[in-house]
Amino acid sequence: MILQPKYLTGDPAAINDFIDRFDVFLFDCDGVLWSGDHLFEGVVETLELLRSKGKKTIFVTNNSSKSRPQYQEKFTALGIPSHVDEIFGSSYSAAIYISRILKLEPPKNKVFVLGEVGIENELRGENVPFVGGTDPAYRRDMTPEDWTGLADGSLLDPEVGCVLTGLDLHINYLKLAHAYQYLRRGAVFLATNTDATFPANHSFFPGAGSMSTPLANMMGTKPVALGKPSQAMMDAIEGKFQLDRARTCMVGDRLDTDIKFGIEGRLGGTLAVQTGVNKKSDWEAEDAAAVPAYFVDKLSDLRAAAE
Ligand SMILES: O=C(O)[C@H](O)[C@H](O)COP(=O)(O)O
Ligand SMILES: [Mg+2]
Repeated sequence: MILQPKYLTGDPAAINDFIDRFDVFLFDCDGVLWSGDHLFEGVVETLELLRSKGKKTIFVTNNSSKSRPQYQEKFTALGIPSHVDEIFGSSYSAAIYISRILKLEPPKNKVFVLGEVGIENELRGENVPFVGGTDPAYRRDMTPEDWTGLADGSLLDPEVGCVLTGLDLHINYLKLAHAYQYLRRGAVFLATNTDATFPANHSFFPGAGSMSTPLANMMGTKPVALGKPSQAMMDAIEGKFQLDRARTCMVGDRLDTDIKFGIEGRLGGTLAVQTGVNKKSDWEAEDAAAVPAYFVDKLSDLRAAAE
């Protein structure tokens, strides 16, 4: 039986009942707390209200452009008190997976990164060697030597055994050509996440999935994605905080990552907000990726709960 999502906006009694059902709230970031660097109104106060009620708040983002400490700097700059241990990014999830699960062995233990500094910093934190990423040597057009050296492999790093893709704001043909040649030679294909779009500035931009999809198209295989909805992240969070999943709620703006993550993680509930990627019409569609248990217009609607 598919339960109808409960709309909470403007219903203080229902909001109070919703909040009382949970001890832990997992918050997605892009599209829930902010759009790019624009913090949504009332977010700080809403988090403060939940914390004043003894609720634990954990931040779970698929955005791989920042490491956990860098995210904490963003939280602080936006006036949101946070602890780095309460922040889980897809870069961290991928770095943990590579270092503790995949356990690449020399001479093929290096990672070729299509992504930003967040991935690099988290790989460093796990002592995982890497090339590519923000290296400026890759921010240029192909030369005749590239065509030759990539084709015969002489330009490739022989120690690369894995390609990891994430949100890369400097994607280009040279980087894709390197990644593809590594994959053709047997490198493991991973992604921090495969979100199709990135909500920013109250609009949408190419998401991390736009960096991995060309490679998936060339290889005819999809990467193992370590962000939401992968349960690798949920297991890491549960392990760290000893979650009671029945008393935990996932709050997100995207059905195919956040809400699916909460449902497949068998959490006590999921709350969708309509300030990011998906809206009510999306989960009412026949082919909805997931259906939330609760929904509001915006996160700050929860402030209607009695203080
Ligand atoms: O393209 C991406 O990487 C994602 O759209 C984006 O960064 C998602 O971040 P989240 O909503 O999980 O905080
Ligand atoms: Mg989001």
